[in-house]
Formats: sequence, C-alpha cells, structure tokens
Amino acid sequence: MTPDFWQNAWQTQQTGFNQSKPNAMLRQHFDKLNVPKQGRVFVPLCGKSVDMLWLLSQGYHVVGVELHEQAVKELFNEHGLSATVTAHPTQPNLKQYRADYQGQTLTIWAGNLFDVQPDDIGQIDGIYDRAALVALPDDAPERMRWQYTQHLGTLTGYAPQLLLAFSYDDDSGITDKALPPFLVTREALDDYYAAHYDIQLVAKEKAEYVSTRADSGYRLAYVLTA
Ligand SMILES: C[S@@+](CC[C@H](N)C(=O)[O-])C[C@H]1O[C@@H](n2cnc3c(N)ncnc32)[C@H](O)[C@@H]1O
Repeated sequence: MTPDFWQNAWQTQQTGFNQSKPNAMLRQHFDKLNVPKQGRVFVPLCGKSVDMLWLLSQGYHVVGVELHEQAVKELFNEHGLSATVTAHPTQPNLKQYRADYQGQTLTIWAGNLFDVQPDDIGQIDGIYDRAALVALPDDAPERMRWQYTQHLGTLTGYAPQLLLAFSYDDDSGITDKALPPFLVTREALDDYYAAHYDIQLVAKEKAEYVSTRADSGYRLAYVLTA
C-alpha cells in the first residue's frame, strides 16, 4: 500500500487494527525470542500500538517506525509521555520521538521505513511484527512485501522475530486481494525469510474474526530465529 493509502486510513479513522490492550500472542510468545532484559526490540510499522508499552513494561527498550506522524504524537500523548522530538541529521522526511518509560526508552521514527537506515535504529536484539508484513501487498513489479523483508533484515541483521499472521478456514474463497490485511502463506514466508531464519509456527488458534473481511480462520504466531 502506498504511503497515501495509510495516511488516508488514519485521517478517516479506518484504524480497526488498533488494539485496546496488549496482544495475547505477544504476551504468550515473546519470551521465546530470548531477548535479554534491557535489550532493544524493533517494531516496524508500529502505529500507536499499546504492544510497545507492554514491551517497555517488560524491561525492553523499544524502537519503532511509523509513517503517520499524528499516530506517533497520539501514542506519546495518550500514555502521558513527554517526547523529545529531534530532526534527522540528513533525512528531512524522518523525525525522532523519544521518551523514557519505566526505566526504558521508547524511540519512534516518524517517517517511511524505507528511509530508515541501520545507524538510525542501532543494535536490535528482537523484532515484533504485528500487522506489518500482512499490511503490505506483494504484487509485481513493486514486490513491496519482499522489499520490506529484505530491508528489515538489513536494518536488524535478522534479529530473532515474533511474527503474527493469520490464515482463513478456506483460502480459495478469498477474492478481495486489493486491501490489507493480506494473507501471507507459509510458502511466502519461506520465500522471504528461510535463507536467514529457522521458521517455527508456535501457535495456531481458531478465531471468529481474523481480518477486516470478518472471515473466520486462525491466528498464527511464528518465531524466527537464526
Ligand atoms: C495495519 S497497521 C498496524 C500498526 C501496528 N503494527 C499495530 O499492530 O497496531 C500498519 C501501519 O503501518 C504503517 N505503515 C505503512 N507503510 C509504512 C511504511 N512504509 N513506513 C512506516 N510505516 C508504514 C501505517 O501507517 C500503519 O500505521
């Protein structure tokens, strides 16, 4: 999806992906990454997810990237965090928001993930992908999802990753492929990541609602380790 699509989604409040409380699969499976306390967790396409507050509360520093700057401001404001805002030294489209939270640091780059470089985010010990990979299409010629996974690897050195995804009961009936969230099959995951990670499906839970299409299916949690 283009940046315009997401800016418009936020502006028109089509943000059904926002959660009111920390994700159950995050809480249950994040420790499988073995990220040391005080380690640094990267949250790509982070929105204003409360999952980041949960990660901070567990003793991790969090680094996120989000296109929609207003969402970043809301994240800090809604949790009573006073952000220090800094311009990027060379990239005019990036702005850093930073605050301390319970002894840890929350750093969010407001801007496009593809403009962010490894030096901007520093050493990363773990990655949390919820509604990031599935938010991107993979149609040729852009292959945005492929580009995302390769850039994520460059940014993080393929740090261990908790990746949340979903599947439908019956994929054959899904015809609307124009809007996110997109189905990411195991074959596609292997294509993106198998050269760098061991990919383990650690949970598959039946759910009545797995996407904005209201199709029932399964919530999936993958742990990716080098
Ligand atoms: C489906 S939402 C998920 C947000 C968050 N991960 C969550 O769980 O609530 C996808 C988010 O990615 C952001 N986004 C999309 N493309 C982006 C890009 N290229 N760089 C940074 N953020 C992007 C959108 O603005 C949106 O907030």
